[in-house]
Amino acid sequence: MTDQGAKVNTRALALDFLLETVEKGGYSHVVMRGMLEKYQYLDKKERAFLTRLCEGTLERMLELDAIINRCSKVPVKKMKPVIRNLLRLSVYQLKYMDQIPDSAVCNEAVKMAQKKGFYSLKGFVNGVLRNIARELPDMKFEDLSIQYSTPKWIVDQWISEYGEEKATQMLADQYRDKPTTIRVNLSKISRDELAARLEEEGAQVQTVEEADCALAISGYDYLRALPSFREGLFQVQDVSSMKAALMADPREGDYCIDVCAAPGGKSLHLADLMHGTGMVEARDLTEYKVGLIEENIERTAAQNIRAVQMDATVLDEASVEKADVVLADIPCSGLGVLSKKTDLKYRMTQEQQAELVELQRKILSTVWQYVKPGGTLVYSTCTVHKEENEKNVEWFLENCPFILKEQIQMLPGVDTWDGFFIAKLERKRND
Ligand SMILES: C[S@@+](CC[C@H](N)C(=O)[O-])C[C@H]1O[C@@H](n2cnc3c(N)ncnc32)[C@H](O)[C@@H]1O
Repeated sequence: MTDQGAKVNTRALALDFLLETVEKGGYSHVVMRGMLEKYQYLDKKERAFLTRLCEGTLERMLELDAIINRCSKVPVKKMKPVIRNLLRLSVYQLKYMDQIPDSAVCNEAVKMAQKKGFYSLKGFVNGVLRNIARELPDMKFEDLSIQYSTPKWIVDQWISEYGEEKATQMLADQYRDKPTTIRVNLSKISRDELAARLEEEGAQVQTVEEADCALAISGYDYLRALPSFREGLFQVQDVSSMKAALMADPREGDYCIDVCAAPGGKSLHLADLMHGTGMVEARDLTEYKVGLIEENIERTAAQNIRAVQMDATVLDEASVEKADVVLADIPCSGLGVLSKKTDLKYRMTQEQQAELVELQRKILSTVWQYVKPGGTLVYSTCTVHKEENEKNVEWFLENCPFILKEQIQMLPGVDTWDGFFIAKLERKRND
């Protein structure tokens, strides 16, 4: 029988996904992409089940472990990797997938334990899961870190920076369903025209009031299956992130440098705002990243943008005082977009955050020099961590000849869109 003819066990695939990510350290989006490509022939419903089971189990992992630990004599940490991940994905189904009967979850898990060669642990798996199924309705956890399955250091940092009420809203936001938002390439098509095109192509479309270039879309299968995407009429982008180029507000004919540009979302937005005039130089560190920018330039056929490989920590003498606008949308801890990056919360550490602050300051202290006197520097991150945001701006203003024009911190769950920070700075005319 061919691979395609065989019935694929989606729960077995989900177990493989967890072993690859949680146990072997693979990036969840990479492992998921590989799996969906390999099993392209799964129908839409099976793909949706698989994606939800994998991502749901991963994003709720700390809570699932706490549930298992309450009902098992062997702690999760001491279990064999196959068994602990099998239990995790089974408990996820018991707690979060109401449409699957508890008995089916337990039976499937027992069969899978046996199939994976753990015949002697069948009874253990069955016993633990049946205990959990019984006790789950009354099980409660006070600890926010467990309730929202988010490492304690992040919970503590958010409470200390924003207070418990906002921190709780931010934690809960990870689990809120959000539409995909897109930025209309207004140089090519109006928002109303694109909305009509997308509806013809089978997507559901809603207008986003907050930005006149934004739409929210749902109900489509693949992005690349939409002709309007292939024609470069829009870019997937969160509304918060659209505000960076809007705040930079380039004029026609400006020269803009985006020092950390891949995959090019904000650079293309700058180019669009200049209606094909001027030039955006979209830089990034590696050839691979520059390739991603080039792909997007090609798809949108924008003429006033070029991609260049360059390290933002090294001064480019030729650019000194050449740019009207410099955009520094730099590497950060990403804690404003946890809902989009399932495993980031388990990977990020406070040590890495501190290293990132150093890198951010190194980049800022280099690239400000490209701004012409009177020109604009926009600094942005997709995190909510104050050291990387407001504190960096304070440090910058103490050390570099700029005036702060405007600064916003958007918080996930408190504001409508992704967590994002943007500061607009103007270079003094006489340093
Ligand atoms: C937040 S992402 C940029 C997202 C992009 N602005 C957009 O809107 O599509 C940060 C980027 O910084 C790049 N980067 C990291 N270190 C860099 C360096 N030393 N020089 C230039 N780019 C760097 C990363 O490769 C990554 O693509």
